[in-house]
Amino acid sequence: MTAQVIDGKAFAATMRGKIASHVARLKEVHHVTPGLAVILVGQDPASEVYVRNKNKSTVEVGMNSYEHKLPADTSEADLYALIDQLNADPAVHGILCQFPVPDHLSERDIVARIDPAKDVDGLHVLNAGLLASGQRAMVSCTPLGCLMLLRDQLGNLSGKNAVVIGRSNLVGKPVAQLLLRDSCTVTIAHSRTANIEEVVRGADIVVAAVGRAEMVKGDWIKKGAVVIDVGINRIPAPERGEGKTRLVGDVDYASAAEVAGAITPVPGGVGPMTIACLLANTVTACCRANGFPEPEGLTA
Ligand SMILES: Nc1nc2c(c(=O)[nH]1)N[C@@H](CN(C=O)c1ccc(C(=O)N[C@@H](CCC(=O)O)C(=O)O)cc1)CN2
Repeated sequence: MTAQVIDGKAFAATMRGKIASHVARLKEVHHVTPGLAVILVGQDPASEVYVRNKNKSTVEVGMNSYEHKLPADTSEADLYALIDQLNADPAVHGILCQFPVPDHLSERDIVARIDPAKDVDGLHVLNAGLLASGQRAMVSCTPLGCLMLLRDQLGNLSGKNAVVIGRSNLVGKPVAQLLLRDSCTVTIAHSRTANIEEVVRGADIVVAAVGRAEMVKGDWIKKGAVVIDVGINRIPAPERGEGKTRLVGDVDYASAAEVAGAITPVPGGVGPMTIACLLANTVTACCRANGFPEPEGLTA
């Protein structure tokens, strides 16, 4: 079997088109433009690229983008003053601080400072708790992207055996909650899971979010399973020339694609969905803040 390749890049582009239509309607009917504020502390090169892409995509779908680039030695007090100002600004419907942040700052405390209604990363404990208790929440972007790709691939997820590899607050836990909400039977596997290969072999759906390059091998995968690879790992690629690197996921793509029914590539799978879902969450936050109906097809 050669797996169908799940094209996250194309799916994300279609989503951005729907978001742009929704934004145009909000402007025309309600004279409201959704606004997203992105904070970057320091000069991590990858983060600079992600923030640039977030800004560009936000503007392309017709929303307002507010970019705040702060020096690496920004104090906690100054960062919180900015967050407080954005929390109070009615033109800003979504706020996020790009991670990682410099060591003297705490990601957990930064997220806690953001108004949960504007927490378009879905990381605030209130949003995590709402999601876990099956209530309306802001849902983290990468998990939301995984869910959308799975629903598109399989339709109804009810009754499927899903194994999520990884237990991070950013991906593993919220993905598991979303799959549970869609009536999957969910197992969360992690570094201490005994016989992890056997556990994964029982899965109709595998979500790999463990942060270890090509850890999940083809012989771990059940024939016909849908494999969602969240990992983005840069590894040496001497075959491309001295000092060159390439991106791989947490799944050994070549061997898994021989067994799986469908699989996301890296790059071009889950990654592009993260930014599309961020835009979707900003529209959702804007609609909720103004008492407008929930945007169809953009929420979990
Ligand atoms: N506050 C947040 N910080 C971070 C998040 C997040 O969701 N919120 N996630 C990542 C970075 N990230 C978005 O912020 C992100 C990562 C990867 C991609 C993406 O499209 N990846 C491409 C490959 C890109 C490349 O060539 O390097 C792909 O997979 O196709 C988008 C967004 C950490 N920080």
